[in-house]
Amino acid sequence: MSRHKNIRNLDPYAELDDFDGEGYDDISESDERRLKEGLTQVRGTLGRAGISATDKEIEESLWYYYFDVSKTVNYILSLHTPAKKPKKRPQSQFTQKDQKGAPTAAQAKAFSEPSPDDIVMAAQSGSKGLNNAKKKTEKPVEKMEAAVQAVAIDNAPVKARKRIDVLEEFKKTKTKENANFVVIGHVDAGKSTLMGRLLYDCGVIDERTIQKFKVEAEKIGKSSFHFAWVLDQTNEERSRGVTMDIATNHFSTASTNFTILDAPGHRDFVPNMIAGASQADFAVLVLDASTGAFESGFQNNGQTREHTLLARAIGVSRIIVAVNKLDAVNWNHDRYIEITQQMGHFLSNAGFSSNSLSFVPCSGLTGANIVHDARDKLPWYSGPTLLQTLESSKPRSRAINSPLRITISDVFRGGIQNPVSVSGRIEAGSLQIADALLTLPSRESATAKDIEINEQSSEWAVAGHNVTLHLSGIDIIHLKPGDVICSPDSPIVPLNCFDLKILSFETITPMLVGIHRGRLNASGRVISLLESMDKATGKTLKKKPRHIAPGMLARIRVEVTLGAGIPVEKGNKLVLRLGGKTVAAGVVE
Ligand SMILES: Nc1nc2c(ncn2[C@@H]2O[C@H](COP(=O)(O)OP(=O)(O)OP(=O)(O)O)[C@@H](O)[C@H]2O)c(=O)[nH]1
Repeated sequence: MSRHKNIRNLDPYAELDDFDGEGYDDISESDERRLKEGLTQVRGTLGRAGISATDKEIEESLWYYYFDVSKTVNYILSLHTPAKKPKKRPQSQFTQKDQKGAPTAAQAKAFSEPSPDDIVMAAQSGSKGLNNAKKKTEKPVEKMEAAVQAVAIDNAPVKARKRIDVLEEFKKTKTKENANFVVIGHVDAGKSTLMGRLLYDCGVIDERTIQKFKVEAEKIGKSSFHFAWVLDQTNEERSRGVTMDIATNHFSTASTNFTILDAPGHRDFVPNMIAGASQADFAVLVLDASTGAFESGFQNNGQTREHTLLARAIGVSRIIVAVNKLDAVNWNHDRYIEITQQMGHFLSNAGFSSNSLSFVPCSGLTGANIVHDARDKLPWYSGPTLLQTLESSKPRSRAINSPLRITISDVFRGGIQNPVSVSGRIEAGSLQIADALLTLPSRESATAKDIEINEQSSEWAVAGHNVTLHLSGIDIIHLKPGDVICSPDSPIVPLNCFDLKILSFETITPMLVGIHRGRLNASGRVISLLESMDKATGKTLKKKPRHIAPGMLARIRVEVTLGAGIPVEKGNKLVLRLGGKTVAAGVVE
């Protein structure tokens, strides 16, 4: 099911498969629940309009529209109503419609986003729902469509633009640094536990919550996972004990606001790790020091290597290596030395300079050397704690003066006031409330109605900030994770075909590939191998080689095979994958 590539991806080509209607075997419990709830709601609404559709039809549409009941109803109505001249999309916001007497408030509510609250409220006030239902049975289908569309676009007046000189404001502010780091490493290295412990010791999570997680974890036989649960938020992640999507958490020190991007270790979820790493200033690589575990993570099919190489290829140049679970080897100094030597060698071969590497011995489970030092356990270590090391890692310089670029990592409805909201990192440029925006590849216009940084409303934001934007003047249907928001004055021109300078991980021939950039996933094809190059000098070794062997530097041409081009531009870093494996990483030329 294509929509779930972010948490389920595996093979990019399998992702293109349509829903097969054979049950929900490969979707998460929560999605399965949303699908069932959506089915009931859509069926109810269609029933009241006298339309019958198959379950499969409804489920496929719900899936496609991210469980959006209104869009699903709209789509199915369009399938089942006789063809008529397409109507102009209503431009006015819902309240204006109401004044004209078309849809009522009850109708708009009936078609709005089925948030968990809506679902609970609908269940709790069944009789109210029935009353509304009766009213709607009498409405013609056209009016229902209008009602659906009226809530699809938020055209509420946006606050007046304040003409803030954002760059000046930014210079004046003595705000803390913002640093994003991605946590990478082999499955079960203890990434989530380590970060849960960090949040707990920094006071972000209170004792009661940890105790609650402890009791709940014990109930399902996963007692040692309580710290990991701070980050692994879905039921499925908890019951499987595996991180699937990127968990984002924040904590602050006196100098820095940190955002943790906890990437999944399991090889099935590498695209999520790519999405995390592409937003990061630096990486924390977690190694399991216990006997045999470090070695298995480091082997060819372990994620220690793959994650590290990917992070490097995506542009992460600083890495903090947390040599974790030292409690499991009795805080053995020799084991620590053995691991740091092997990793140091590997990391410098992978292109990390020695001054951008730090090694920190620790144990996430016991909390040793995370926020508090552990001289009793680690008498042989006199270096900084993990937190001190994080604080001394400066974020990348910001491209504040460049044109605006925000890669969307999530699209959601921020409630009835904010029906279209997105979150993502500002990669370049700046913006302020009421700025005109352009979304790509849909080429739709929108306006920044509100900006939030770390869940606080803000008049402006600059490159490096992770923002939530509430948009107006755009239908949510035009947005998806991986899309780009830019300024209409200097937009990206989506590309169908581009040259990439790559580092190959597998043999490359003219072949199908999945193209990944952050949350962006597209299917493509390597259409020609332009040249292989010398890794040290960058000089051409061979023009038009027949194949490119693993570990080579090369220039290739890639074509997007589905859809209308992807929003990438010169200098963007992309990853190519095939059959669940990363085959190359490279830079658009
Ligand atoms: N002895 C010991 N066990 C640990 C430590 N940290 C984590 N563990 C255990 O290792 C297992 C995996 O921990 P997680 O934190 O879920 O590992 P992860 O790397 O986040 O796993 P994925 O998200 O699935 O990649 C759990 O049983 C933890 O309790 C540690 O410092 N010492």
